[in-house]
Amino acid sequence: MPDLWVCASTCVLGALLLLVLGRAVNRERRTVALPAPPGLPLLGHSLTLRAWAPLSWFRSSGGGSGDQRLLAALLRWSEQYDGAFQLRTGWLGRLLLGDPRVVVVLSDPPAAHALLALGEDAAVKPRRYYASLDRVLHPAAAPSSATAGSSPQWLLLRRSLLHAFSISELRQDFEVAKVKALSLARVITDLGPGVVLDVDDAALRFSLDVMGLSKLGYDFQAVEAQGEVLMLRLLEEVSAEWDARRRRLLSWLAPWISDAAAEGQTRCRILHHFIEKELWADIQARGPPPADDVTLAAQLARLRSPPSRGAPALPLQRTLSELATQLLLAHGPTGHCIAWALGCLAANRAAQDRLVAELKREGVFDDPLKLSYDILPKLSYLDCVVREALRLYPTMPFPATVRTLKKDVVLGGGGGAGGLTLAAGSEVWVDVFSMHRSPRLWRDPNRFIPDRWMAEVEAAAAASQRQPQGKQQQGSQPQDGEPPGDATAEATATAPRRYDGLCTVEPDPDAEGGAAAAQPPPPAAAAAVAAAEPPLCSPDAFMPFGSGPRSCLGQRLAVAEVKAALAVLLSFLVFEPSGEDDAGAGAGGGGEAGEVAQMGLGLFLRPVGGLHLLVAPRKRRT
Ligand code: HEM
Repeated sequence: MPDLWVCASTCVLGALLLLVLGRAVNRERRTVALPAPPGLPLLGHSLTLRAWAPLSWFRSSGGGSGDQRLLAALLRWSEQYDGAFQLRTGWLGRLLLGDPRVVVVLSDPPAAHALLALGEDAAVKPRRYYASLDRVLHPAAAPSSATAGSSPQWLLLRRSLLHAFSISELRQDFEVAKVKALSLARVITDLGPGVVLDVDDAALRFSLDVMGLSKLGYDFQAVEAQGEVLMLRLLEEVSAEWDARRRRLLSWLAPWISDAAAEGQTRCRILHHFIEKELWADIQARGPPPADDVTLAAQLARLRSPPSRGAPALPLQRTLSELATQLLLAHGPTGHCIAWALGCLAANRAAQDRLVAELKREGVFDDPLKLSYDILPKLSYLDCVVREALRLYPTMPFPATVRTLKKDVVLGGGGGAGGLTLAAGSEVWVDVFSMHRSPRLWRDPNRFIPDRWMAEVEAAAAASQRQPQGKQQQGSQPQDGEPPGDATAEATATAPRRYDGLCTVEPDPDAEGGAAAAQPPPPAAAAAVAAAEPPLCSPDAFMPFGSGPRSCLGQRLAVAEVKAALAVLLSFLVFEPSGEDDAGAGAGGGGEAGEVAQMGLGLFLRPVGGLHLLVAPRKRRT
């Protein structure tokens, strides 16, 4: 009898084991359809993903050549595997680093658009990146509108904040940016003729001030400050800390045994203190905001103390987390973008001269005060320059556009005619950098050629001219006159689906949040791949601000800021390479292997050690 029991239980256990193994193999099969480059036996690609120098286990080894090698490897594999492949992490990598089993890397434009268009029921921002961002930005790791999953509270917050980006707000913000840029130009001119300047530092000061003044009503005076700016330093250190934690082996253990990690925690605490006791205290001291004030500060104050009795107030910790996140996400990528653009223009003197000629033609050079938000559509070469700089150096490539799949999905485009089948649980990266540099999608992808955008820019300008007055931008942003904090249609909680650099093109209203949003754009880029020579420009393969319902909230402000900074600075100053940051032959975006500076990959794509240019006052009268 006991033998029978042993036999029966062995059979049951065996069957269970087979079931579990079968499911695992089945799941594996479904993802194995994607090719994978060779990796290490137990670690898979875990080290590659972190651009790691393996010996520095408890410290950040990030930045510089490791990151540049990672970007180069991803680009090489993207080309080899036609824009869709998988990286495996190995069980040791999963155990020590908490990596998911499979990471899928997409740079195929239709598949990437389709992924980012998926709703939260199918694809979410992975908590392992975003919770760690919350942790460095808030003591209780409270989520913000950028890091939380979609929920009624998220929707309320996002809708409310969108009012801060309406057209009339952007017009005012542009004026703030112009005045700050004039101030920056004066500060640089006062340094004397022919100085070597870290334009990355200067641009970060500018973008922090613009964000502070325009959206929070707080002047950090970073542009005018002689020495170090506390807030700027804290934000930099905190994003470095986030990056270090991402790379640290056994990161949960590190704070107890590593000085660097303990230091990082202290820096985070100083930032939390500053946000609560200085910034939020200042906003509160202003009292209830006037009805026509829809800045981020005013909207947060309203959400915190809603006027209608019974409406739930935004918890203090979410308010503080929101403030810190908005500051970080707004100033970092925008500042670095201005720096990369100046680097490209310095290395391409003909492009710089042509931009100055355009500013002269439109009267901006002689009278920079003439520069306004409404004159931007006439500055088409400026638009081309900004797009081209964002193409070569998309300042938020990882992990901004990463999603974890909640269910199996089929994405059109990638993986051949049948589309790409991806299994639930996969982490999917949209590799914007490889997409922007793919020789299959762009002719001369590593060269700075603003003119490649001219046809697209002119078509966008013509489309905006055709719009009846007052109808521009409907569907994506709240219109002027809408009451602050009002519950607008759900569709307004989504940002524009695709980049519209002139800030004046109306997105297709049907595409916003509706069924059409789930469709990938016309596969123009895919068709071009089939052609013998890649096109000079592939607009569908351009997504510096992401795509879909979680695309960048501040993209129009960012573009407006970059344009204001470039137009004003170039009216007063000449930029030339200093030779200090050359990262390869032909540096300056002009040569095949050339970059204007070494790229570092943390939260943002930044020039490692800054971007040093030779700056001289421009001759303004002949
Ligand atoms: C050149 C400058 C900028 C670049 C390249 C950039 C890029 C991005 C990218 C790639 C994303 C992720 C999109 C996705 O997940 O699909 C993002 C999200 C976001 N950005 Fe930006 N950004 C810039 C400037 C700004 C500015 C100025 C602000 C605010 C004032 C801002 C606020 C946000 C927010 C709140 C999100 C989260 C959106 C969400 O998850 O719903 N960004 N940005």
